Amino acid sequence: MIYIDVLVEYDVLKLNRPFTYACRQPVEPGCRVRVLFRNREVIGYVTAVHEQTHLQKVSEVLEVVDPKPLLNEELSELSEWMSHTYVCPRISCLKTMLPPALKPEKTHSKVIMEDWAELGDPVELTEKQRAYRDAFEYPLPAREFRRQSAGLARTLIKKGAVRLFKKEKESKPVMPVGTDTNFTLTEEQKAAVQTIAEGSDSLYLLHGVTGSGKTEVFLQLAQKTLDAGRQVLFLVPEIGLTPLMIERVTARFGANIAIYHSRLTAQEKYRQYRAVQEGKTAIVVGTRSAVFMPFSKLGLILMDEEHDGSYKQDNLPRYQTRDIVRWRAAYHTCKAVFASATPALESYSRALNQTYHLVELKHRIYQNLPEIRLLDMRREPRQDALAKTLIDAIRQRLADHEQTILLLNRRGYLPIVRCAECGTVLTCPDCGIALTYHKREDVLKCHSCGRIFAFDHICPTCGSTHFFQASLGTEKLEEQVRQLFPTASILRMDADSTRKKHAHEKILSEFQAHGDILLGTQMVAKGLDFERVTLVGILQADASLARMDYRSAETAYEMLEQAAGRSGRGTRAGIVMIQTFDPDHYVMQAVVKHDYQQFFRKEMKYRRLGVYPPFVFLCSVLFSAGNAQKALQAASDAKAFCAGFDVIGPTEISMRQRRPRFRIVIKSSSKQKLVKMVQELADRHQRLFSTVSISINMDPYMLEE
Ligand SMILES: Nc1ncnc2c1ncn2[C@@H]1O[C@H](COP(=O)(O)OP(=O)(O)OP(=O)(O)O)[C@@H](O)[C@H]1O
Ligand SMILES: [Zn+2]
Repeated sequence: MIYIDVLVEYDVLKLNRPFTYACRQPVEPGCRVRVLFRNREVIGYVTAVHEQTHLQKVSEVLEVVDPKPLLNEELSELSEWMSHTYVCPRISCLKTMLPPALKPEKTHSKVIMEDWAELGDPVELTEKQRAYRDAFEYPLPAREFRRQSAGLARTLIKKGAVRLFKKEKESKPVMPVGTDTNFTLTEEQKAAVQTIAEGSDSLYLLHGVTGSGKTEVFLQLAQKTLDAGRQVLFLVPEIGLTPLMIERVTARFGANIAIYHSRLTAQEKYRQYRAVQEGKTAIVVGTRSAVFMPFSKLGLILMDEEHDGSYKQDNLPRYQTRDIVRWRAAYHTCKAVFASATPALESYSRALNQTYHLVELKHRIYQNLPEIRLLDMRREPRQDALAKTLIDAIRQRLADHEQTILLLNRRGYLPIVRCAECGTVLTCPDCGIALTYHKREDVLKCHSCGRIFAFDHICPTCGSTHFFQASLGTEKLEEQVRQLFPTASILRMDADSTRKKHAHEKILSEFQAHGDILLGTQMVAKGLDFERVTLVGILQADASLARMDYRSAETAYEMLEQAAGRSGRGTRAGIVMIQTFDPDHYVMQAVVKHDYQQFFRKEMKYRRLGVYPPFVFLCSVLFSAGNAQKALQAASDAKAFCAGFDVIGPTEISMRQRRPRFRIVIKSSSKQKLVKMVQELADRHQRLFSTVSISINMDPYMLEE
């Protein structure tokens, strides 16, 4: 009998305390076991094995799930580091790191197995049987072996001439393959490749304006790494960018790459994971979670659009992919390249203080950066949501067979449903925030919790049937644009139109083939590279500035500059029109000149004044309970406990599932001190306020509202 320490997930708060179980079978740390915990069957993760225990009563493991440890030493260490740095349970890190079929949880999806047939013993057979046996090449899926004659197949198996065995079902995601482009690198690109490939530094920030050919720099660096016999990890932001990037990478390196993103099925993810583990793939293209792939000879990490918000996971463990990249690059002593036209302020500061080696691409490949026109909506004549100037420009594009992209960063039809008689705004009873009307489905949706409500078009307060029609989402914009340009081919891309599996690819390839206008949320601002797009129109450009968050100006600048970057990427010059009510705002003024540095300097002044990152580190801590008083008390206690730290709040924010929430934000110029403080805080909270839930967000991307 051996004794094992097992981590189980049962309460986010009880950080990392393993429980002891007895086990009759040999088992190694890193394997999953099925155990009874408080009378419930759960899947746990073995952290240590002992010969003895001083405990009186230990229960026995029900089943050892894995014959071999799931994670290698590196990833196991990484999970400990994450648990420490993000102040979260190690089991939540393990769950995030592993593909669904290997997650240590009760409801994990199972690896799908299938029957295969192989040659068995030389036994006596009739001529017919022999002929059937010899008609195949073994091994093969049993399904195919049986196809011709189920009867003969059965007999052969029964006689032992052919044997069945179980094999993991293959499941390969569809890989879009593009055509390869073999460019001669521009001088700038050449210099960038050389600096990075030959430099002695390990971390690089590639700051290249939109359309400067960063992808080609990536591909050349990847090639050098593959030639040296090492593996490449190529990270891209969530979903929107993946198909295009995968096309370019497969075009260059063939199908021998693994892809990994949230839209794969569990079995596909599992097979891709295994392929990397078994050393069968040298290059992985994937979104955030691909950063945990089990590489053994990692030689290069490329992180495209490093500023993107999707690199921060917003549920447990709330990690920032950039941190994991740095950790793994150090572990493998390999290089990492963070790339963007609009680097995160944190990253650009790191480049200025030489933590990252700054490499710049200042010119576009073909044209200059597009001209930007600010349309002052206080004066511009308009028709519906569009300025006349923009409408004329679209009309011109239609005549010239050029394409237009329109960005409006709100989905749905009416983002706010307000009664025209009494002013009531329809809100989500669980979250307290405004509901969005979706016309096609004729329902109200909460964009925070996802709940859907039937809508009878009657105000619940006064019974009126009149609602203000002034607010605007992409669904309504599409309707207006169709009315304005009835013969144009119009496509919409937002979270609603891309829910189905290959919807993204479909919309983008239709736009490529015959589209005139592509409209959508920030999805259309990212990574798209269509050479016939010569006009980008941005509606409600000020909306994101209105948010009361320390990062709103940064995200607004990013979105505008990235969206602008879609125009004029080919040989035809492009133009960008931004509809704004605040053309003098420093974000608008920097965007007009495509001047990242100007924006950076201005914004850093505000950050310094307000004491915000990158000058300090933040940790946001939320307290929620059925009763507001209790949550507030826990939050106030936490604030008092953080003596010596600058703490903002408690601030009441929107509810979740009808539970009031209070937020405090702790600041410190030392990450180490901050982590230690938050760990102590979490311990104390657990002892004193066990009925109040706590949620810790280290380095929040945006402050929860
Ligand atoms: N050396 C080159 N010669 C000719 N064309 C090139 C060269 N390098 C890249 N291109 C083309 O230029 C276009 C822009 O390149 P790419 O998409 O890599 O830009 P990017 O820097 O990633 O831009 P963004 O940040 O906007 O995504 C692409 O269509 C690419 O095929
Ligand atoms: Zn809600």
